[in-house]
Amino acid sequence: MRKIEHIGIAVADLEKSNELFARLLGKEAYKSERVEGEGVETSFFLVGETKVELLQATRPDSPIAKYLEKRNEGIHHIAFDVADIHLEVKRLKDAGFEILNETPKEGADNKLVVFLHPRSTNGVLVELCQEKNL
Ligand SMILES: CC[C@@H](C(=O)O)C(=O)SCCNC(=O)CCNC(=O)[C@H](O)C(C)(C)COP(=O)(O)OP(=O)(O)OC[C@H]1O[C@@H](n2cnc3c(N)ncnc32)[C@H](O)[C@@H]1OP(=O)(O)O
Ligand SMILES: [Co+2]
Repeated sequence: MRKIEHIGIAVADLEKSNELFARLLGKEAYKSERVEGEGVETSFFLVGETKVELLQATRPDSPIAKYLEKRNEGIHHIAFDVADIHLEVKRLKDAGFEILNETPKEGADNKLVVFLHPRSTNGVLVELCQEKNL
């Protein structure tokens, strides 16, 4: 794993949170993107080499809607940048981690993504990200 690619934060109202994080970070979000497969609307802020990803649910069965119901707003996942997502999935599977989707799926911001179940990672939902056009 090469660096923390982003920190995902579950929010109830993306517009309000965009304003809050713009005030907090002293800069505007550089993009917004809807990812239908995950049932989320996102926005991204760049902080050095790392991003903050705000996530609002777009439908009731979205993982973000379920998370907000159970835990309220807050840090939802940590995402690591990887060079070869297939190799990394194999390495982590062999090491005993629970992979939620072995076939990488479409993420936001031009990424392929894989998630690890939080019960195998000390209660932290982990996302692996690989740039799509490598
Ligand atoms: C924008 C696209 C992409 C990107 O490019 O960056 C994204 O970031 S998408 C982000 C949203 N998508 C996902 O989160 C996909 C992966 N998540 C899942 O598959 C599920 O959310 C889950 C982690 C498997 C949990 O689903 P489920 O088992 O249906 O939910 P429960 O509510 O029943 O929870 C079971 C258990 O797990 C705990 N939990 C749930 N979410 C988290 C979390 N984010 N971090 C830590 N723990 C989490 C939940 O509290 C339950 O625990 P117990 O109550 O102790 O059983
Ligand atoms: Co993410």
